Amino acid sequence: MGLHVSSHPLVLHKLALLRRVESEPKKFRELVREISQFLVYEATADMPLAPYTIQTPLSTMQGHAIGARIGLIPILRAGLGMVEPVIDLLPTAHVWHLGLYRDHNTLEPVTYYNKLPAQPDIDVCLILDPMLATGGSAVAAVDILKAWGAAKIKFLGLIAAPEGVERLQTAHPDVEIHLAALDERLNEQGYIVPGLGDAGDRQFGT
Ligand SMILES: O=P(O)(O)OC[C@H]1O[C@H](OP(=O)(O)OP(=O)(O)O)[C@H](O)[C@@H]1O
Ligand SMILES: O=c1cc[nH]c(=O)[nH]1
Ligand SMILES: [Mg+2]
Repeated sequence: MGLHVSSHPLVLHKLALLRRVESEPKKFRELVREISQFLVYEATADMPLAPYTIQTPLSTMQGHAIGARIGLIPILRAGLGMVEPVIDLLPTAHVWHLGLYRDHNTLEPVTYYNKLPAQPDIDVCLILDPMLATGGSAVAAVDILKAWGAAKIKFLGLIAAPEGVERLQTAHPDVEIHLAALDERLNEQGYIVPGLGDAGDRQFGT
């Protein structure tokens, strides 16, 4: 429960291109953009609506606006590539960056950037991070957001390992997880297999 893995043909088509070792950073970033838009479309299907009156060229009618204040929480670095495509669709969203990296030896997350304001000023937090591997980074991000006072949190990722999904669901069963794919496993170095390699390196050419 609370786990949504997209089965949309466009997502599967683009995900295959994203994974391919031949996809260079420019192509990779473009595919991250496209898949992120499909994911946020699916992840916002239950957003509350606020009705209001609009005028068409012919008459007045009741229109609808998204009725929730949405916060985007990209996890640096790799989550950066998901911000622009998502905020293009949700232009009033606030963006609060969190800097986390995985220690290469312990695979545990290290927080290096957090400038959340004193009080949460949003109703729904969408965490943006392409990879959910051991789940350490996602759990740390949700811990930070809950300590801040965030009420509703969703995680949007491109690819996850079963180990990461289980860790996040065990620690935070209330957090919905939206993915483009759930892969087979983690390898000994904590990389998702078959995965796509290092999502930060592939976006930024490092
Ligand atoms: O589920 P976990 O085992 O915590 O791994 C997932 C994390 O690893 C990657 O970040 P990374 O540490 O490579 O940092 P980067 O984005 O700066 O490259 C990824 O973007 C996640 O944040
Ligand atoms: O496979 C993985 C695991 C963690 N982070 C990545 O970028 N890729
Ligand atoms: Mg990385």
